Amino acid sequence: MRIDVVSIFPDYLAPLGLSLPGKAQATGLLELHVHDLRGWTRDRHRTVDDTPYGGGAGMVMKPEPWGEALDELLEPGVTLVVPTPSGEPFTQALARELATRDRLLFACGRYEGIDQRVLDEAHGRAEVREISIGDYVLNGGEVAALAITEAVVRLLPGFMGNPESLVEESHEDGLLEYPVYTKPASWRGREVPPVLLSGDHAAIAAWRHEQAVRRTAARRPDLVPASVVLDDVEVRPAR
Ligand SMILES: Oc1ccccc1-c1ccno1
Repeated sequence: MRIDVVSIFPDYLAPLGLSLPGKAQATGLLELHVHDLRGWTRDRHRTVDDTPYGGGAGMVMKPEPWGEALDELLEPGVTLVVPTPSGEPFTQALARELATRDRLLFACGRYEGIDQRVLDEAHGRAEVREISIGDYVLNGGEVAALAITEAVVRLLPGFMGNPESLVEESHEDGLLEYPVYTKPASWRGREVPPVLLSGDHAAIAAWRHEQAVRRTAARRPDLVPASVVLDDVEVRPAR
């Protein structure tokens, strides 16, 4: 997979050279290119924003630099990913979908956003996914690009040392992950659940599933499949 990121703060993406993405680049699984949007400006002040038509606070990112950046980078077969608070929710399912793409191009907006005409034009020639990583407001798309990249890249075949570890993660089966324990068996008077020391793999699997369902019902009732009924778990109604 090749990932390109365009930002006015390219150094923000430096962590992508570390840990998992860094390893993937070293093994050739990932090709990463970070670009400074100002490289596509034409004026001496390298202007990327201006006041919004219709008035209002803040600044809007000008279409010209983005248009030229996408002319160069949004080649056939590239999926444009635009982090935005108004995007579709980023989920593990969406991460799996994006992991099937050959190339991703992240457009990291700042200020009040990117001139809509840039996105409208891009829709006409590429797959464009406007994505939100949560219901809160950031100062720009860079943090979202980091999060989406990590969630996607770790799903690439050959990426994780042990692909088995991907199977039982939170959200992989639609549920939150069960609680985990390691040595020592007793810590500050707290014991590891005995079933985990029993060696009874069927009982361990059953306990882990029930714990995952209970945790999901308590913390994310919106994720609990309708088929699951738990008598003694307080399920707070989805807000
Ligand atoms: O709040 C933002 C500002 C710019 C780009 C993206 C975001 C955002 C917020 C949540 N997900 O993405």
